[in-house]
Amino acid sequence: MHGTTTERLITPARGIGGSLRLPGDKSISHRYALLGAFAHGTTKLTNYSTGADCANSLGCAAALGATVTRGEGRAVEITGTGGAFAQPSGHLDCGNSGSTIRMLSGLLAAQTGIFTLIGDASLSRRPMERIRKPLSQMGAGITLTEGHAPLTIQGAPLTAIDYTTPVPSAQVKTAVLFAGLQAPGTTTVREALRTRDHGELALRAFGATVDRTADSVSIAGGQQLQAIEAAVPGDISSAAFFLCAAALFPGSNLIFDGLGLNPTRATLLDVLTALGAHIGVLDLEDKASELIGTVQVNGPLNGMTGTTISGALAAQLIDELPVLAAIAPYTQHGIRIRDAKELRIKESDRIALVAQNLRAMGAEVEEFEDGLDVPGGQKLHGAEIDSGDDHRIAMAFSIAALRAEGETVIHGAESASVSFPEFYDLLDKIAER
Ligand SMILES: O=C(O)C1=C[C@@H](OP(=O)(O)O)[C@@H](O)[C@H](O)C1
Ligand SMILES: C=C(OP(=O)(O)O)C(=O)O
Repeated sequence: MHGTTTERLITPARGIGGSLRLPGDKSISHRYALLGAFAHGTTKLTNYSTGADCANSLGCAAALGATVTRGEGRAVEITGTGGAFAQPSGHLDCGNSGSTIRMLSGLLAAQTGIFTLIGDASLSRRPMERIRKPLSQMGAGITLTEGHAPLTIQGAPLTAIDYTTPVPSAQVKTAVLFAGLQAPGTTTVREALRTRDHGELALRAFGATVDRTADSVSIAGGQQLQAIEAAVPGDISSAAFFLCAAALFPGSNLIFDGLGLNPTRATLLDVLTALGAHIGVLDLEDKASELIGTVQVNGPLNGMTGTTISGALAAQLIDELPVLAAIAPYTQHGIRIRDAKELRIKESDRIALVAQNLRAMGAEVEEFEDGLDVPGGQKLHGAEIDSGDDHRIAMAFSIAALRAEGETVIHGAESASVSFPEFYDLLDKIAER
């Protein structure tokens, strides 16, 4: 096992039911925090993500001179620096958060000063060349440590670029747009597969003009950002665990209010529908260009069928693939995942850990460089799960455990708090035992 500290015992459930309103989306919270720190005026957010990752973005914002106040519940106020960050007194600690280190680098690329960004052991293994390359092409001085964090940024006057991302990554796209905001001329980012568009929408919410085509996003440099007031939509990637749990039990009934339903993030709803779950979406509203609504899911009466996830779907579902793979043995025909080699360089090697943990539960699974084949019609038993201190692995196997025979122990269970500290409490609430 990895350097695990807490264990959680998950017992099988008889069904899933209830009604939930989840904390704010992690991707949107990061962007609002970072742009709030950069903008003029005081940004007032409600339903900010409760995860440790988004707290790291706020910590960096404060270290860079923004005033950050956490209010009641999930409220956060950020008084921005008006486009000029202060030199921090120490390193900027991004913890476990790839989003923080990569997107913040885009903002820092044009700032006066030298900034060192560090992270935990997992983040320090993840590739940073993907941001060094475009940001140094724009003129920033960036040094990495053998391709990884710690990374040091010497801000410089930037030039606009036209950049095609070599791998689908919303973090890289957003980092280049954040730098482009500070570069005279027009910066364009092109992507072969469309990734989540929260960066573009957040820039617009803060008052910037952002132009889009089907496969590109452009921003003109020199635009000033103005503070916003916004409620962060509930996190659909957190809801994914419970949506999948509901899909496991015929007749389950689970409702989410205030859930983020941005089309670049809601693909799981289509996949679960294709697998046989009944999903209804109600009360759709547009909040700062982000869609929010009520989602009701009922488990399929005859169980889930099976599917293949590849290409654009794999990119859109990147954070949901571990839980989809973990429930795949319970489908009739299995789930095949391809074009997802990015999973190997997340908080852990998610392909390897999913395969290892499915096998520990008695499942047959075939591992590929860019995915997995998980046959359907399998019965799992409880097991010792190695989360690799990766939040999405800990949560994915807590869901698989609900239909296993016997008890499952999740090692490194506390890693869930990276994105979803309430996960185990809410799981207890909705699992009928
Ligand atoms: O832009 C974002 O908010 C994110 C993009 C994805 O990462 P990549 O950009 O590395 O694909 C995703 O896995 C991560 O959880 C959040
Ligand atoms: C990969 C993830 O996040 P990040 O890249 O921000 O660490 C995730 O939340 O699954």
